[in-house]
Formats: sequence, C-alpha cells, structure tokens
Amino acid sequence: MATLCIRGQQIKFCWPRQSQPTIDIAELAIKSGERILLRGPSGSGKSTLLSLLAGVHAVQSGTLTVLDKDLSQLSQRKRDKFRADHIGYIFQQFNLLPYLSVIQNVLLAIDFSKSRGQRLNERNTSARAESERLLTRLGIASELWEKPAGNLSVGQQQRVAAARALIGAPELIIADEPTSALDTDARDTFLNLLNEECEQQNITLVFVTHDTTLSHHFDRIVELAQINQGTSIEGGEA
Ligand SMILES: Nc1ncnc2c1ncn2[C@@H]1O[C@H](COP(=O)(O)OP(=O)(O)OP(=O)(O)O)[C@@H](O)[C@H]1O
Repeated sequence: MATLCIRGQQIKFCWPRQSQPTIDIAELAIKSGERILLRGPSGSGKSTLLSLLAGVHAVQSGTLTVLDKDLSQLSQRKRDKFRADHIGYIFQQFNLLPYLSVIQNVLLAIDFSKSRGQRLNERNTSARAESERLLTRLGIASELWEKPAGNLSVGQQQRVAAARALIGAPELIIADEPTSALDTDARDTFLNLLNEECEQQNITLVFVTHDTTLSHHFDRIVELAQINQGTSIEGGEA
C-alpha cells in the first residue's frame, strides 16, 4: 500500500461560539506524492480544513496524522515547528512581507526551519542558490530579486509565495486559492510549474480553487461536501 501523507479519522472542528462543527469528517486519506484538488461551495470549510492539515488549528476530536505525526497530540508550538519544517503554505493573500526584498521573502522559510536548510545542504546547494533557481523557474526575472516584494504585481507576488513554499523541499504543499487574481493562461502556467516542482521533489499537494477549468492538473478531486458532515453555509458553487 502506498504511504499516506495525510490520514484523518473521525475529525471534528468547531469554531468558537458556534454550536455545530464546521468540520466533521469520518475518513480522509491522501497518499504521499498525490496532487489533490479540494473543492466545495463557499463557506463549506475548505480553508478551515487546510488550517487543520497545516496545524494552524487543532482538531477537537479524532486523529489527524500528517507525515506520521498525530497533530492532535502536539502543542501549538510543536505544530508551528512541524509546519515550518514540513509544510509549504501558500495563502490566498500570499502573506509576503512587503518591505523585504523578493529574495529575503523566499529565504524566510529557511530562517524559520533548520530542517529545510539541512535538506539543501544534503543536496549541496545554498539557500541563496535555491531561491534563485526557484524564482527563475517560476518566471521572476533577476532584476526583481532585490526589489521590495510589495512593488511586484499580484501575479508576481503569488509566484514569490510559491517559491517560498517550495524552498527546502517540504513534503507537503498546501495552497488556498493562490490563483484567484490571475487570468486563465497565467493560472495554467502557474499550475504547470508548481506541478513540475512537486513531481520532481515528490511533494504532496493539496490545492483549493474555485476554478473548475484547472481540474486536469490534479490526480484526484476531493469534494468536501461529500465527506464533510459539518455545517456549511451555502454561498455559491465553487
Ligand atoms: N476565524 C474564524 N472564526 C470563526 N468562524 C470562522 C473562522 N473562519 C471561518 N469560520 C467559519 O467556518 C465556516 C467555513 O469557512 P471557511 O472559510 O473554512 O469556508 P471556505 O469553504 O474556505 O469558504 P470560501 O470558499 O468562501 O473561502 C464559515 O461558516 C465561517 O464563518
């Protein structure tokens, strides 16, 4: 049987002051190296589930195992360290530090994690060289590398955020609608590049998007509504 990157069993999560859980999933299994598109209507809990997979929040019952670690048994501090070492997270708003340069933003991921730096050492490459390789792969010209990240276009910032998520080869990349501001061609190009990097480094990808035209980039589509018994606020089709 293929190794599982993510295994959730009977997982429940309820936001404060809500009477019903937003997430109530009996079974979730994602294999190592799989590329998953997570879909569901607005308000169905996609971002909430990603925050559980990344250990930003902890499930209140059940077990959620990511890369053989049961996140429900870890303190917030240990989950934060686990995320820095093993998970690249691309947020909707990219979360770049606008006054730091493009390169500095990418290097931040290494500053926060010794393990990622060690993985680069094992490959005989420096953090700087790998930042440059990833930025080049993602189509960010060298003239932009020393510029403040806030000066870049939305599409360029998105690719910088992807480079930051990929550096040091974390085993799992979680992406929450990182392509929403791009046109269709740019989305396809971005997904092609992200997929190539994930394939080369055997990275598992869990990607949320409302864009149905991107389905062909993924190994499998998980419809959240089909596995989640939690409450959902219907806000439109995704
Ligand atoms: N920080 C929070 N505090 C309290 N409730 C929250 C919080 N974040 C999300 N929720 C609630 O959890 C439910 C699911 O929200 P979530 O953002 O996970 O959905 P989604 O499927 O990602 O939606 P969208 O596609 O619109 O981004 C909603 O009812 C929302 O109000």
